[in-house]
Amino acid sequence: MSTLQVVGLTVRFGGLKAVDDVSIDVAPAGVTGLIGPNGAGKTTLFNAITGLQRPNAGKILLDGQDITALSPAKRAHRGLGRTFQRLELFLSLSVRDNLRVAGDIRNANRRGRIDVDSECDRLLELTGLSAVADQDVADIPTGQARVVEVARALMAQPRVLLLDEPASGQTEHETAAFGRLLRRLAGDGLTICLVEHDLGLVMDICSQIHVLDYGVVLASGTPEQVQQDPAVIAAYIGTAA
Ligand SMILES: Nc1ncnc2c1ncn2[C@@H]1O[C@H](COP(=O)(O)OP(=O)(O)OP(=O)(O)O)[C@@H](O)[C@H]1O
Repeated sequence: MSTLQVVGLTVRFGGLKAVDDVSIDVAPAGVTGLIGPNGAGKTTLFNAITGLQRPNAGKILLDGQDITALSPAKRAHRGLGRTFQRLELFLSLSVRDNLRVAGDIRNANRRGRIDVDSECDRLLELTGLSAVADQDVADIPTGQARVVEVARALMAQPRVLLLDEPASGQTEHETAAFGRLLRRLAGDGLTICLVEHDLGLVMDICSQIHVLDYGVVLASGTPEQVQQDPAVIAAYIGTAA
């Protein structure tokens, strides 16, 4: 069974259908890609999945249970985590303190406390951030700040993590390391849904990809399948033109 299922989801802004009858599945313990040209509806879909945007129609199932009516906080308690396209970090706090705040919030809101300090240490090590742990986020490069966002999201111990353009601002070297990190997290059982414009990264680490364009699903399949799909090729060439 898919960990996350979106069924017939529609989000309208006035006359615009930003998400138009979208149905997608996100398989457990792997990386599923969500790609498409600018304005295709990817962020709106993430917002609807996490509860920041109320859909006009359709439903969202987490482990088979309908979460469409739940608040963003309740969805988070059920294991749904996300990062944002525009970084949402505390710039004047250190990398470690950004993680610590997330751990404290998690402990305040959910049963079963975690040891915040040891979990910070574990995640800083896992994500390769130990060397910058005591620097303010404002003083580290954007590419590394993207990793801090992921580490901070992991402090809430999500089972499903939605990543919105996490590699933007990263160098090629940083993106390669980031790809390895996502593979490792998926290997450890995390379900990841990745919105990303770096198609090299997407094709490299995703087992399934859904392609959106003008709010509709153009294609779904393996990286090989979607790369050969004429509708996908046309949408991307249309974008580049
Ligand atoms: N709050 C809003 N009010 C009105 N229109 C919106 C709103 N949010 C998004 N849109 C429109 O909905 C469409 C989908 O936008 P969305 O940001 O979801 O696309 P996207 O695929 O994430 O794009 P990008 O890759 O550029 O981030 C766009 O036409 C956008 O202008």
